[in-house]
Amino acid sequence: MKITKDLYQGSLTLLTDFYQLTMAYAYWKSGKGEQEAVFNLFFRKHPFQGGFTLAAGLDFVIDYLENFKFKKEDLSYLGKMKVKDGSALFEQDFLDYLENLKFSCDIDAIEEGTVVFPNTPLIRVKGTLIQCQLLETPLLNIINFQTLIATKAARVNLAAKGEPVLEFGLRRAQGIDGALAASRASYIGGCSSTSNVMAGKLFDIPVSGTHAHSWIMSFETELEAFEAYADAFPDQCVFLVDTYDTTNGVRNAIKVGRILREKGKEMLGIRIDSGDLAYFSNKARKMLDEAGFPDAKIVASNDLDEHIISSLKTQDASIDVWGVGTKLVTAFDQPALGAVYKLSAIKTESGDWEPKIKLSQQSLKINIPGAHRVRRYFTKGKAIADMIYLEDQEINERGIVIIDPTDATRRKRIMPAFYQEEELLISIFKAGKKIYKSPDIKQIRTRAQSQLEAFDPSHKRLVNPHLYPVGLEENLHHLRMSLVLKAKNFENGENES
Ligand SMILES: Nc1ncnc2c1ncn2[C@@H]1O[C@H](COP(=O)(O)OP(=O)(O)OP(=O)(O)O)[C@@H](O)[C@H]1O
Ligand SMILES: O=P(O)(O)OC[C@H]1O[C@H](OP(=O)(O)OP(=O)(O)O)[C@H](O)[C@@H]1O
Ligand SMILES: O=C(O)c1cccnc1
Ligand SMILES: [Mg+2]
Repeated sequence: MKITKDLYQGSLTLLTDFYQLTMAYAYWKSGKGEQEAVFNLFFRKHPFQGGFTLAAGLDFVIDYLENFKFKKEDLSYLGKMKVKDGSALFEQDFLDYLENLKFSCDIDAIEEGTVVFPNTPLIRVKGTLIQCQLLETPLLNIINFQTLIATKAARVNLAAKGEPVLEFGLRRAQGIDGALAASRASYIGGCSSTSNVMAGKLFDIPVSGTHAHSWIMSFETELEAFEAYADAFPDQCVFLVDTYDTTNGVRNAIKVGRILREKGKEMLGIRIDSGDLAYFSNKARKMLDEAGFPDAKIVASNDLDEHIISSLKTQDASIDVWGVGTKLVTAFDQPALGAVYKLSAIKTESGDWEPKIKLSQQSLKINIPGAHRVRRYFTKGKAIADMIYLEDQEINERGIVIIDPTDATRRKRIMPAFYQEEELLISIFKAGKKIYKSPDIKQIRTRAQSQLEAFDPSHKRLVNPHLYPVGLEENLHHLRMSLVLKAKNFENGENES
């Protein structure tokens, strides 16, 4: 992918919060800039009150990191920033340091199209404090949005039960970049195509579409409009039947379908974009079948989401293809995922890694210290639990206990010897060098589908899903508890625990 080069003039390095740059300067000034740290990117709660999340955006992150470089224009902009007394905010030596800064972190990440759960590091960054810090905002920006939309798309596609979902969101998406990223994430989440032609070109996504009411309205009659469309595209006719009167629209579609047949062509179907979609799709199905068009597909659109699709399914609507725009690409009912990026370990002067804890009144917000790996256990192809563990921890194959990070009373015993396992965090960059070969987008989409199949339907229910077990390996749990207690004593200046 070449998003950074093609769309953003080669560099997105200033696409960060100002405070990342002021901290970078202060780290540099205090001599801590080259100290190494580990940061984790993770979310705390599934979006849409769901029971799963689908990871997406890693390829954008890789593209961003491969182009990580402060350009001359970036530095000249920073060089002009002033403090109150009119002197430069950043010393020239620091700007020179930034000019020579080469991305050199280790990046481990969970691959796109993987089903993921709260508190699991989706991306782990190991590197100098300055570099780790500068990456916080862009990584969150990319992963939060694409993961959110891929998840929404997966929900919409689950509701459609394997029937094609066409993504129609461009006109309502959050700007240009939001639209492009949403089209990509929607495809990963299971959509069949996008209406966004640029997304098709940039990301190699199938492009498809029908026609608008304006096409029909530009002719004297609906019949003439259908005939003219059939002349232009005899092999791809999906007639929009609801401009004036849906029932009559279906009649006109059948008339033109017959004309096409005389020429050895077959209409593909009709689209209904308003009214009661259950009633009209059933009525249209009956008319099409009786007229000898049992293979003509019925496409439905109009503010659809996973809940309306589910409802239409329970009403036995005769809909074969779903066109979904606004509510998918804007993640209408939950506009942000809320993933965060937190420091979890730092290298001391003696060269040892020191795990770090941040306290919070909300136990949900206390981070998980250390550098981690994530392992998923399977039995007969079904995922049964995920374990987060310290990267240098030996796993006892005869039996382990994993402990819920938000409720230590929830525990699960696992006998690894009886299960298959998959290491989820994969090495992507080593010392700044990419060592991972990105799969193409079709492979990512296929991975998403097989990942979703590996989870019990109870975790994928749209409403009140069953909680999938994700736990800390015992030693990691104990490390976290001991650091919390230590930090609390230290803060209070006394020894109560
Ligand atoms: N049978 C149904 N069951 C549940 N929801 C439905 C059903 N039929 C349509 N809907 C949904 O109800 C909503 C209808 O919205 P609205 O009243 O704005 O549309 P409309 O008036 O039919 O169409 P438009 O305004 O585009 O002409 C849409 O979100 C649509 O997807
Ligand atoms: O409903 P969405 O999921 O966003 O899907 C895209 C919508 O965009 C088009 O019409 P548009 O909404 O522009 O006009 P309309 O409401 O008059 O049909 C299309 O007919 C769909 O209704
Ligand atoms: O091709 C379509 O039918 C389409 C495209 C964008 C928005 N609504 C519908
Ligand atoms: Mg509309």
